[in-house]
Amino acid sequence: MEIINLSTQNSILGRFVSEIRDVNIQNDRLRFRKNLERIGEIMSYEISKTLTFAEHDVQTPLGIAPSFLHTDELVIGTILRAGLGFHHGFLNYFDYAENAFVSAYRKYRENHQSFHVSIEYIASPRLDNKVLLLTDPMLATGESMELSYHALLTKGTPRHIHIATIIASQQAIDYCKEKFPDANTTIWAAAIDPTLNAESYIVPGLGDAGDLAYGEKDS
Ligand SMILES: O=P(O)(O)OC[C@H]1O[C@H](OP(=O)(O)OP(=O)(O)O)[C@H](O)[C@@H]1O
Ligand SMILES: O=c1cc[nH]c(=O)[nH]1
Ligand SMILES: [Mg+2]
Repeated sequence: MEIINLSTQNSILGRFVSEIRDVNIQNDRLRFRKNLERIGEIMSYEISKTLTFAEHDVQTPLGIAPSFLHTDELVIGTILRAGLGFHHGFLNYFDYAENAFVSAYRKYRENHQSFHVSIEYIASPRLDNKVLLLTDPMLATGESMELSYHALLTKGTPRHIHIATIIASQQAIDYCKEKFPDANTTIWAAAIDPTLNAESYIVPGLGDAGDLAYGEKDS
């Protein structure tokens, strides 16, 4: 399985990631959501370089221009709710893609130290032989991603899976390596952070992405 950590190269991506982490900036929800979207756009561009392309000549007013267009059928799959802005960024670039949504969230027990991931809703097209971009800004334990993937597999088997995340923990990367098919999975992360705290939040991470984007929810 290929793991691509985009933070190993300096680019404008670093500014957007820094803003969503920064306690002095991240509480501006409009900017936070916009930054998730901008990061989705940059990742789309990076992922697009791995797709299959075919030549397609275009008639301009003055002649024929050879162009190369990707031929893969794409499905952008997103885990509610923190994934919504990120999803929009992917859809801005892959505007012909189909879309899938899974509601997976960490349901905490009384002590707030342990949780189980609850999946209650899935809306997806058929996935057979398509390229699935499975997007979620946070990959902490990796459990939401794994369960969402298994829920999506009821809709068919994709040819390739790109797991796209903004901040992953090293633990989640190791977990996904174990749980996802090795040969046809690629993980893209804008940053890989070293640890999780007792409540399984990524450290240093950014806090709760869903709450920062949409406000706190009643538990
Ligand atoms: O890797 P994991 O340990 O499963 O954690 C990651 C999940 O946590 C966040 O969602 P959350 O459950 O907070 O739901 P929300 O989007 O409604 O805030 C995030 O968007 C991931 O889906
Ligand atoms: O650090 C984390 C872990 C899970 N979900 C988040 O939003 N942040
Ligand atoms: Mg959350």
